Amino acid sequence: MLICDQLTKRYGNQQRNAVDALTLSIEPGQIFGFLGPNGAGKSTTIKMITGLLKPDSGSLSFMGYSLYSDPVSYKRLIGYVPDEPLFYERMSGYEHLSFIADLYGVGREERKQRIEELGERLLLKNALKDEISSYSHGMKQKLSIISALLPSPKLLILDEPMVGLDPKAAFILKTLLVEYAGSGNTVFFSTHVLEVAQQLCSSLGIIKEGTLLYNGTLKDLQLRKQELDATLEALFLELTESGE
Ligand SMILES: Nc1ncnc2c1ncn2[C@@H]1O[C@H](COP(=O)(O)OP(=O)(O)OP(=O)(O)O)[C@@H](O)[C@H]1O
Repeated sequence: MLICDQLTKRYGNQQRNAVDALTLSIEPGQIFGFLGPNGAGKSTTIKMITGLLKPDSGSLSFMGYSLYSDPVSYKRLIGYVPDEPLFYERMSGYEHLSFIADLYGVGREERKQRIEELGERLLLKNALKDEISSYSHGMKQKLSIISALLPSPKLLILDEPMVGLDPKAAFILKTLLVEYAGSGNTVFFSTHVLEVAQQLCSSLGIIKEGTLLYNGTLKDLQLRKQELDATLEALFLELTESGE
């Protein structure tokens, strides 16, 4: 289980906390959708969960490993697709993936098999021999997704993963995420595409101005608002505009 306890972060030049006492727990097998308006604190939260940004206070653990007392064991279990992936552009896609496999200690045979399987699945296999500098935005996004999945992480975190993907690739990614969670792993992703969140997520977190406004299922949100047929889009707008 992923446990975020009272996570708080304020950037030096800001008047308020970017993330304020955020507490969440996410069970294995869940697809958790993290939603919120621009500037709500989604990327800041994700960067804290991945260990890229240190919270001012609060704690984080995954499968019993604390990010602070056992960071390597914690990070080994996590795959991350950032909102803006960065690569050594002069490497080929295959060289980049081998580099990631080395970092995570994925053996020769397993990496070959995983790279082939994921490359084929995300329709990038033929381009893996090419330099990353020749890739389109969508191809880089696919490479970032393959990199995150390559070590078979128990927790997959994706920041706006649909951006830049064509409809077919977006469909493939959605199918992959459902399969991945179906095998007992945890998926945590942020998105502004509420139809995708409604379709995929077994639980939701809605954040505004650093504060978690809602955490639970769509069904419970519909019940709470007494609007059983309401779309996630309608409920999201109601919740984030009224702020209750
Ligand atoms: N490096 C930074 N320095 C200063 N302030 C920052 C920095 N990064 C984010 N912020 C501020 O923190 C708050 C939360 O930003 P964050 O990027 O986490 O939001 P977000 O929900 O991911 O937004 P979006 O949907 O627009 O990507 C905003 O007020 C933003 O201005």
